[in-house]
Amino acid sequence: MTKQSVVVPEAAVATLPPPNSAPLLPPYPPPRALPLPGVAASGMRGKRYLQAQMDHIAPARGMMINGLVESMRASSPTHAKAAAALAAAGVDEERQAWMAKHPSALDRFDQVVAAASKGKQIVVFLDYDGTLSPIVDDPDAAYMSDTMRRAVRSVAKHFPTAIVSGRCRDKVFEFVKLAELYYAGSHGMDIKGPAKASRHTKAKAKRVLFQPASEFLPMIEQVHESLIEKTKCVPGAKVENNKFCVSVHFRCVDEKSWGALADIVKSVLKDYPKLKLTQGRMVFEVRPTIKWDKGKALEFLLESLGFADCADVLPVYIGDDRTDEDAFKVLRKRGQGVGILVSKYPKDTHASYSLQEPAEASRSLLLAVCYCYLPSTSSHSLSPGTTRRRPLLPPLAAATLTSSLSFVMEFLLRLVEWERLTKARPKW
Ligand SMILES: O=P(O)(O)OC[C@H]1O[C@H](O[C@H]2O[C@H](CO)[C@@H](O)[C@H](O)[C@H]2O)[C@H](O)[C@@H](O)[C@@H]1O
Repeated sequence: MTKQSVVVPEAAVATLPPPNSAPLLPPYPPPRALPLPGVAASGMRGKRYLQAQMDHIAPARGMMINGLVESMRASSPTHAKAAAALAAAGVDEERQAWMAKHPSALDRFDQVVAAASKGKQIVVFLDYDGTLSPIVDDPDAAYMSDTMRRAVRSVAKHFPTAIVSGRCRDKVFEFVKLAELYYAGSHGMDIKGPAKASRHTKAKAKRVLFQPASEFLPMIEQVHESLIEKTKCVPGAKVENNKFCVSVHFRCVDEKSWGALADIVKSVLKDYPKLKLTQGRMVFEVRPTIKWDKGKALEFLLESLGFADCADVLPVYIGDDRTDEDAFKVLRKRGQGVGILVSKYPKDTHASYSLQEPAEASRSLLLAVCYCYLPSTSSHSLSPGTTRRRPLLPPLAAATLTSSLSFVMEFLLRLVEWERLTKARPKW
């Protein structure tokens, strides 16, 4: 593993537009079914431009682009499409077979924490988008709920905790806002530890700032500019600068234009052999070719925490995306730790367990658990053997929880409860 801790000055603060001036950027996401730029005004300009882009790149098209578009389709099936596909494929059996291979981390909670019950230190790794925040059209609006923040804060009080995201580290910090965590942004290419040492870290733990791709910064900046310029003709495309990588979002792009967008991205990348293209959920990720990913980031963080080559650690990694597979693979290879995939649908994964969207029938159970009772910090005995308990989440917040994220939260709260009970148990 290359060690190359580099301190890069914080990015300059963006200048705010003067009051009452027009917004610098058009609203995002744009309205659906937006006509191509120029079409309404001049009849064909936008369409011709898009066609020209496609023609220009025509020789580079073919199987590779077709494959890319197929992979774009697979990157985030819509509910309806996925449901239809599953229905056509004899879902129940397939789902059952998949669940047998990747059982629910909640149903098998005891199994998940079994190694920790034998004294191993749990270290928690959490992906951000789709794991802690819901997937939404506008990447700038992927907020984390306060209840989820409280759950993550609770987890971090008990275990060393890291957020591992494809986003720029500063941006993910703005969403999460918890200073006590470790953050690995840009798919692990920008890692920073908390300013204050935590009580969990081992004596041999190191202060962390690690940016193994810093030499790529100017190149990423150039590609970002170029992608912004060249994708302007594709309505709904959004380019996001993630510091050491660039995301090109196609969630709001009409499927008919996906091929054109893929062409554009590939044509830009032709001039940058040191950059590679990977894919996440309805997003292209442009990143340096260095051998660094979320899996390497996980190993680096374990080492920084003082758990290199340690048998007494249990890393728990929760993520929903293709890029999280690198971390799941590392856990499998080490034969140590637990990978948990957040997914509504069966999909190929190296994770051992899964967390899924609750069926309607299980919602009441879920609410009951989210309104779970944990020993109060100021608990006092009511009578011998009983403790006053307080709800960890207010009932209203618990009632607003939906989707697979509530299962993530439930899992996190169970971890906290398990740790508290384990610690409270008398040691003979
Ligand atoms: O590793 P992650 O924290 O999961 O980051 C991966 C990408 O997440 C974001 O995009 C995804 O979430 C968006 C907001 O919900 C959604 O609009 C998009 O379709 C998803 O791909 C983020 O914007 C990307 O930069 C990250 O690379």
